[in-house]
Amino acid sequence: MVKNYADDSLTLHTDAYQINMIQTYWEKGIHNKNAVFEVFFRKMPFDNGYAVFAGLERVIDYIKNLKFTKSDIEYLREQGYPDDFLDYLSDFRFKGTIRSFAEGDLVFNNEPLMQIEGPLADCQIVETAILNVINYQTLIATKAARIKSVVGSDKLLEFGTRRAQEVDAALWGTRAAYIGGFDATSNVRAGKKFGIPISGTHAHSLVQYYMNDYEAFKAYATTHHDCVFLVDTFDTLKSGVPNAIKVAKEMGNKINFLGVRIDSGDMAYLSKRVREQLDEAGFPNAKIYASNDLDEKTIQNLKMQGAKIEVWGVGTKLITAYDQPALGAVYKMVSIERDGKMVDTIKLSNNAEKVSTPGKKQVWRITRKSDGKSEGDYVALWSEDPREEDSLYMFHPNYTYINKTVTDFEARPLLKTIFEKGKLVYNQPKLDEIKEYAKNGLDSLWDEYKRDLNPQDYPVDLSQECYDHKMQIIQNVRKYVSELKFN
Ligand SMILES: Nc1ncnc2c1ncn2[C@@H]1O[C@H](COP(=O)(O)OP(=O)(O)OP(=O)(O)O)[C@@H](O)[C@H]1O
Ligand SMILES: O=P(O)(O)OC[C@H]1O[C@H](OP(=O)(O)OP(=O)(O)O)[C@H](O)[C@@H]1O
Ligand SMILES: O=C(O)c1cccnc1
Repeated sequence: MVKNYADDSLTLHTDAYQINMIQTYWEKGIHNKNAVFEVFFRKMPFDNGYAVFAGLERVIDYIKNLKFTKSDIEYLREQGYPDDFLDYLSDFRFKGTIRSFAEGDLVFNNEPLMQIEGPLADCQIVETAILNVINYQTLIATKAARIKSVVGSDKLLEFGTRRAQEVDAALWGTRAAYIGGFDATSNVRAGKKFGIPISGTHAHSLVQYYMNDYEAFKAYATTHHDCVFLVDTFDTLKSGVPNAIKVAKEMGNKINFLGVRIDSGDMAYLSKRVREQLDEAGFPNAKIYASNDLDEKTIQNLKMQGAKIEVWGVGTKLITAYDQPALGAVYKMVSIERDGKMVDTIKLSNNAEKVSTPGKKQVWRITRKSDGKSEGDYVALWSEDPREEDSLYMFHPNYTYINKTVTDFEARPLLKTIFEKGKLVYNQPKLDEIKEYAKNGLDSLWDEYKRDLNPQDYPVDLSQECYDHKMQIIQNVRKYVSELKFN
């Protein structure tokens, strides 16, 4: 049976190993050592050329409310954690600094999306929840943007709640989909909470109740002004559409006949015939809605076939990120205080792409002054400022022969301060502003990075200083390992 607590919180929404490590840090007296962690993902989701950052709103809310409640502490006591450690946790408040991309920003692999700096314990406790939120919401916003990229000016409705991985995913996934380019959602609670426009037609059950299209549509039309009739329950062309037309004609101005929805069958063929039927009946403005396991591939294909669909309802394949269920963002320590000084740290791997980049960094978006188009992202150590340079040498961090020198550029820092030593200092834009911001970001990205199949790799380059620093640390670690002796 589920236990409900009046003071339930997300603070224990973390992995047990975080609490265990914090206990170690606390008992060893190192929990307040200054640390820097960064969040990044290694591979572009859906092999897309860009990703759309989302999740910050929920992270802000989580951090603001981060404290161990009475029942959290009691639960941890039952698990055997010692009283003095629990006293420390009872007084815990997040005291760190968080820097992050803004929601709606385009983001790319191998660049820090968020940076968490502060007492080691504070940085550690938030890892799991931050990754949980950012991984999912960024994935869904990106999938939504991919779908948006193929529909042009058609409308996109989010229909995923019933198929989502549970309640929170449906709710926050809807918000992410809206940021990525969807126009409305069927989820009423998402409408209430976030102000996303809600939209809906009706289900087959309405028609099944009446056992005929005409009576069902008539019943709906006499109880609603805006009407979209679902026409495929029995026979789209022979019954659904003719009955929708009949009801629309009978009701005249009493209803706003928005269109009909097709949910099965060959949607290219059907939509063309349905369009003819609606036009011939004098309803050229009634739109054809379609749903049924749609995603960017089926939509693109249907458009290629000349389908006459103008409103697309997308559920399962969007909300579950069907073709790539995880973004894979990770949270790595890049710097730690030792003997009063910050020491940059690395995680090595035989796979070059898995080697982390040490040091606290800033991401700079480099654009051409002439037309505002992006040249790439430039990941530099915190102490550097490319705005002071006349030219920038940008090179691929693994294939250094891929390089260019950029002049007449603008450099915009992308990690903005959200929390400063525990205090919220960021004004989160409104959801519609975030959506618009994402759209503008995509408009200024080259088409080569936007195509949905085999896009060009967007350059995410390290500054020379950052690169040299990484190489030096790799050498230091290698030397340390080679000199180890066990007897
Ligand atoms: N003309 C088309 N070209 C490409 N894909 C299509 C076309 N028409 C429909 N689809 C897609 O094909 C998939 C399966 O359609 P299918 O006709 O098998 O299912 P269905 O019509 O729902 O079947 P059922 O009638 O049993 O419900 C769906 O994802 C649908 O979006
Ligand atoms: O296919 P998706 O992209 O996931 O979109 C959501 C689906 O949910 C509904 O079907 P469902 O069979 O659940 O209910 P219905 O009786 O209203 O058709 C709707 O008709 C869509 O087909
Ligand atoms: O409004 C609709 O047509 C709808 C809503 C949720 C799922 N499928 C369809």
